[in-house]
Amino acid sequence: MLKIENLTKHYRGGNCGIHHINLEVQAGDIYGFLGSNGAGKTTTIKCVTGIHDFDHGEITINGLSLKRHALECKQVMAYIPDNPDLYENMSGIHYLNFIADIYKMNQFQRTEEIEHYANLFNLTEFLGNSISSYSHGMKQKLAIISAVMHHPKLLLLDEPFVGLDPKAAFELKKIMKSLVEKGTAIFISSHVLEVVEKLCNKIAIIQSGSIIANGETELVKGHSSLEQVFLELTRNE
Ligand SMILES: Nc1ncnc2c1ncn2[C@@H]1O[C@H](COP(=O)(O)OP(=O)(O)OP(=O)(O)O)[C@@H](O)[C@H]1O
Repeated sequence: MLKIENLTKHYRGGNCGIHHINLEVQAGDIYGFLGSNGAGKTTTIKCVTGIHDFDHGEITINGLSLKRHALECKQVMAYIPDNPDLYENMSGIHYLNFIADIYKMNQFQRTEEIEHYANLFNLTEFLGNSISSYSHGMKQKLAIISAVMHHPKLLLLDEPFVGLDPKAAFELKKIMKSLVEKGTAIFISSHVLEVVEKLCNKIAIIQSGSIIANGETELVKGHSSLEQVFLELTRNE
């Protein structure tokens, strides 16, 4: 579903964000993306969303090149950024309908999905309020609903658990498991190693812009905990 080949992006000023990244996320995968602060996780994810241009390499989504078929690629993906920058002047429900329009969801579908997820995240009574009045966690919940309600084939999540209360974090993990059962491919960056270890069937670890470990979670961590393996691999930072 997502193939990243030889992806390289330099920021202006010579800062090499990421170099020669190779990854493949298949339908049914929850693929964890780990790395210390500044390692290159957000840069990689932003290249996949099309937010960042890149210098070399190829990104293919659902068999189509992101560079040549940007619109078709964006139609099948959803992205939850590390900081939910939403349209503050809209109400929650206005925002969700706006996203539902973009993804061409019919009235029945959107009503059902919004009702379901808003109840799950205890957001129903606040949907009529302006987003500017929401807490960080409420904005994060709204961003999650907007990303999952149209059942994307590829879901990209950048640090999605930050700011979520325990129930919302639990519900998000359930949603991810349910989406992959229906064939979605999930690529998720997180610093919460205990969650990644339990949730992700595959992981990649990035250090200073390069992948240093990659594959099935069980194989990457062997008999150790993911925390031990991560600390060992990144000890010379
Ligand atoms: N807009 C930018 N301009 C210049 N350099 C940038 C920019 N964004 C990121 N970088 C640099 O690229 C490198 C990778 O940053 P990135 O944000 O991808 O890391 P990250 O792994 O997501 O980190 P964190 O865990 O702290 O979110 C860092 O050296 C960072 O300083």
